[in-house]
Amino acid sequence: MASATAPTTLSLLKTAASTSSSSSSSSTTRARVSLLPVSSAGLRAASIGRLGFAPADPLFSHHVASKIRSFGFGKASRAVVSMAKKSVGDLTGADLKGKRVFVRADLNVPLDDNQNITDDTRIRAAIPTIKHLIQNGAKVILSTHLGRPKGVTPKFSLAPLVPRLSELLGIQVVKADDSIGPEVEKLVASLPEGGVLLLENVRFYKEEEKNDPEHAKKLASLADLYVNDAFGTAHRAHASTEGVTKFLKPSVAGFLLQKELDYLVGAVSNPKRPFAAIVGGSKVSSKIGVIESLLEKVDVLLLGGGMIFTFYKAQGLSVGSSLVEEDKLNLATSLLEKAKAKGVSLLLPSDVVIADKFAPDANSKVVPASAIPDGWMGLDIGPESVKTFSEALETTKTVIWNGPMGVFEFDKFAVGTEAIAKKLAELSGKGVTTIIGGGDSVAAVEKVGVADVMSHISTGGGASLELLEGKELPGVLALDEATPVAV
Ligand SMILES: Nc1ncnc2c1ncn2[C@@H]1O[C@H](COP(=O)(O)OP(=O)(O)OP(=O)(O)O)[C@@H](O)[C@H]1O
Ligand SMILES: O=C(O)[C@H](O)COP(=O)(O)O
Repeated sequence: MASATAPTTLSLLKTAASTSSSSSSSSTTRARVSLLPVSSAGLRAASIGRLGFAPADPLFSHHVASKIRSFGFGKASRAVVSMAKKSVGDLTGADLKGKRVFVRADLNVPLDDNQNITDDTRIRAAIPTIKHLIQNGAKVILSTHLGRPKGVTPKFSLAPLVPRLSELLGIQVVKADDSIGPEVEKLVASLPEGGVLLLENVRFYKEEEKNDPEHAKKLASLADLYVNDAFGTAHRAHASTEGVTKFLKPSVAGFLLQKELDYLVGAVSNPKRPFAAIVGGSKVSSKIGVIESLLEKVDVLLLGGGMIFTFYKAQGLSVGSSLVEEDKLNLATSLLEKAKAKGVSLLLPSDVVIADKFAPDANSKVVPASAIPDGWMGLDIGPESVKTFSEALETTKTVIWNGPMGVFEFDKFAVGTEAIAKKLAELSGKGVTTIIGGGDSVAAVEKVGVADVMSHISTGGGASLELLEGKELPGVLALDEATPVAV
């Protein structure tokens, strides 16, 4: 019964992609973007060339920051302008020289048992904003969390970050042993123009995550103005990401934060078409919001990872002992129906790599998606699916990827994920905008060694997911709006 059902299931899922609205949507956007005020030079450079927008594109960064509330293009351009966020690039040298600037970054990097940084991506990503500030004579008070400490925890001290930060900035960064209090105040007072003081882990105080207003006031009292560049933590309303903005004016976005918004909101809301999304990962329940949101925008949706078995089961296929969320079967069916109704070409893998146990040394074989025997579990997409997915991506102009295609941590089941990473690298080389949504997909892309060729690799896991779901990020909403320009 299962094998007889498979072709029907798959052909049902391959509904024709509708791209008819694409040209009108992009021309509308160009007209609208040209109404917006000129903004930060750094972001202009980031947008041009990589996203390949039209001549008015230098203005895009302002625009997309505003889209955080209004995912989609239904609102009047005047409203769009009024919600744009102010950028650090909008501040002049006079605004910065000699000023104490509180910079919230996300330097939550992985450390090994010897406290060595194993991936410095987030530190490198924070450098442009800090350099811009020190080059303009500001005194930078740098703040971040590391891990999820409960109170003061030596293994979560920021001391291991100082050498790499100093090396990348070309100056000796001073570290405080606390994030508030008289000792910190003394260090701030002795900070020279162009100097950087790294505060100790902000999460050593429970008041940070509680967004305690008194605590936020203490942090804010250290500085004259605020820059939020912590995209990875922008989905948290904490004292150093949200609370401080009530006490520091101006409160503006850093270059990294805006670049993330440019891609994850801008390129996704206003994509060059055809626009494809690849969604994987373990469970459909953790990606419902993303899938539903993307179904409103994409022409092609490719699903992989553990979540596909819930879709298969919902279609009456046997899935062996693969991961299935029994309580999400109806949801899977309704997502498939929604895709069909919207004319989105939704593809599920036609073959899978199955294993006799969840282990790196499991026995494995490739079977049609409709023929998973009892006692076996699907841990990767199969070669036929890789081919079909690659073909479906061939003509796209924008691709966003969130979540691995299989258990990529085990080499034997990393083939599908790595093949997709390589395909995206190839497309990127041909000018396709490729956006990797954070977390495990980024790890997979890095493992294959193709991170550098992608258009954008997000530094935020949870934050990028929430943004793709169309949620508001409190760390962004709290920032000052750009000066509106009459339209
Ligand atoms: N077929 C599968 N069966 C079980 N687990 C799977 C399967 N395919 C992928 N996974 C697991 O899913 C996990 C990632 O799922 P998760 O939903 O957390 O994605 P994610 O971390 O949100 O992805 P990203 O961070 O890229 O957005 C990986 O650890 C991977 O091993
Ligand atoms: O690693 C992350 O996703 C960010 O640094 C946020 O960390 P959190 O999930 O502990 O808030």
